[in-house]
Amino acid sequence: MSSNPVFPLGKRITGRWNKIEYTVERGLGEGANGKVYLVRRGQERLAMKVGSDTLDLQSEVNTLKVLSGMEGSFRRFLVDVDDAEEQGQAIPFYVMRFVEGQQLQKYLSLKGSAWFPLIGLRLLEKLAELHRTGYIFGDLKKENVLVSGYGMVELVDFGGVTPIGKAVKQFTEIYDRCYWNAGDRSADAAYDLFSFAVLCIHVCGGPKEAFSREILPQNRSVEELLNQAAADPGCAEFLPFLKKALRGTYAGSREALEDWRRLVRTRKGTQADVRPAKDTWIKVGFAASLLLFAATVWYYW
Ligand SMILES: Nc1ncnc2c1ncn2[C@@H]1O[C@H](COP(=O)(O)OP(=O)(O)OP(=O)(O)O)[C@@H](O)[C@H]1O
Repeated sequence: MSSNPVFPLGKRITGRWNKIEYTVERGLGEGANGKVYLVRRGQERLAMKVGSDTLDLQSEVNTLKVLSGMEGSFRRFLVDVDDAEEQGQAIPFYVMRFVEGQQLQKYLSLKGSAWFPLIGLRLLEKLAELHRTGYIFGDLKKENVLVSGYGMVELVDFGGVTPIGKAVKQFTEIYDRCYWNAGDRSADAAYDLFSFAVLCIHVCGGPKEAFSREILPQNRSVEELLNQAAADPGCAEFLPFLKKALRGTYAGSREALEDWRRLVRTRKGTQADVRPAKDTWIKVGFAASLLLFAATVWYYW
């Protein structure tokens, strides 16, 4: 990993070529390929990714340019590409839309795991949208899923996005089909669905042994993943879906999405679990009408 420069809060960065000025507000996250900052351009809040590995950053920019030019939710995602100058050195960066929200695991720990079926649905919708355009996401993992409001989902980190049929170059081992001896790394919808299934097992229920220790290559298999899922009651309702996604038997993401949608619809208690606000409003409404009644009685007495 190459070392990324650290920009302090309030730092002003002016692009060498496009001359646009940004002010750093705070760090948003850091990974192997760069550091991401929340920046301001005038009144607009944007996200700036800075990395010293020009090749990696360039490949992300190329993908983002393609997605930004297409219709759909990734349209105009990429905002600017430039270099900053630090002590005579050029530091490449690109600027993209700022995605509000919390990382998936944090969102679930704050709001409760009952939100996961809805989040999974929105995530599958995003993947299906990407697949329709001829790309897969490639590096799907919990850190790359940001959730806001009532389970609204956005994907970040487009370093793994790959045209269907090409080899996936950026991936994370435990989400990778090849790591689990379940297929190759050629980009197809099933590759993302596999990672989606691993993500489900990872975030539902309690911590899983398979993700916290080094597993010998000969022990990595779909069956091992399914055993982990079967042993956790938090995963039980997803098992039929997980079997198909891990074994690669879905014809495509639309079929997987329909299956998941059925699962969400038939789920017991979904409405009550996911929409506490509705109950709260009924209670508030009832209390308000009691108060109004009491006030009316008092006035006419
Ligand atoms: N557009 C954005 N809006 C808000 N936050 C973002 C945005 N892009 C990235 N982040 C945050 O920054 C973190 C790191 O960004 P990113 O995943 O792109 O870095 P990376 O170096 O490619 O990471 P990795 O090593 O996981 O591949 C993300 O997990 C996310 O929390």
